[in-house]
Amino acid sequence: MNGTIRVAIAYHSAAGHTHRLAEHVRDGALTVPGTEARLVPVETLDDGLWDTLASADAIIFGSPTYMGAASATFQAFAEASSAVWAVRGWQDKLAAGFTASGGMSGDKLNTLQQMTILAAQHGMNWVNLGLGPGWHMTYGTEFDRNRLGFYLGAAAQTFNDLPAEDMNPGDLATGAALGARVAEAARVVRAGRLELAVAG
Ligand SMILES: Cc1cc2nc3c(=O)[nH]c(=O)nc-3n(C[C@H](O)[C@H](O)[C@H](O)COP(=O)(O)O)c2cc1C
Repeated sequence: MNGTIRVAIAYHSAAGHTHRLAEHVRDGALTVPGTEARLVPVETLDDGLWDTLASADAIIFGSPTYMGAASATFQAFAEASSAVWAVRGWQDKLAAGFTASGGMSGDKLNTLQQMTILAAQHGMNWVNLGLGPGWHMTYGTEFDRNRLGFYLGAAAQTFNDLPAEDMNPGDLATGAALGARVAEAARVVRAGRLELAVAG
């Protein structure tokens, strides 16, 4: 492997559900050899956060869905990233996204779409979930990966009266699949760039 692949998971979570999903996204990324994956909570926008994201090959965005959109805390991070946008700091990095909310839909798609647009404004390359839909046949179950049938990113449904420990295992496995897919894509991009550099 030609150096460590760095995956940063930039996320907000208030009550812990999105945090637990983020942990599974990280653990999925770590299954890919040569990968370093770090959780980067976006509540505190300090130099350490921006430095970690600057050195990442891939940034995976995560937020709960609040009122049909990314949380205000995540959005504050997105707006603050305009300073990076101004210098094209995340140009050509990989990006992906995940969200959690109480409803099966809960308008989570809008949150993922917000994240794709954020990535596009930065000139990043979006990595989708890459899983077919789960729980869409009579023999499917509510514990299938991608049981909610999303394609843009990973989505989890969280009962508002249950703690993060009781999250659906299929949703957590979906997050892990996203992390692994992004790390693998970052590995391929790194190898391709090195190959092209050698080829001249
Ligand atoms: C202010 C607020 C707005 C919410 N809006 C939605 C929503 O639009 N759709 C939905 O399905 N759930 C909604 N919920 C439920 C949260 O998305 C859900 O509890 C989620 O798991 C919280 O994530 P967290 O534990 O990482 O903070 C909302 C919760 C709050 C507190």
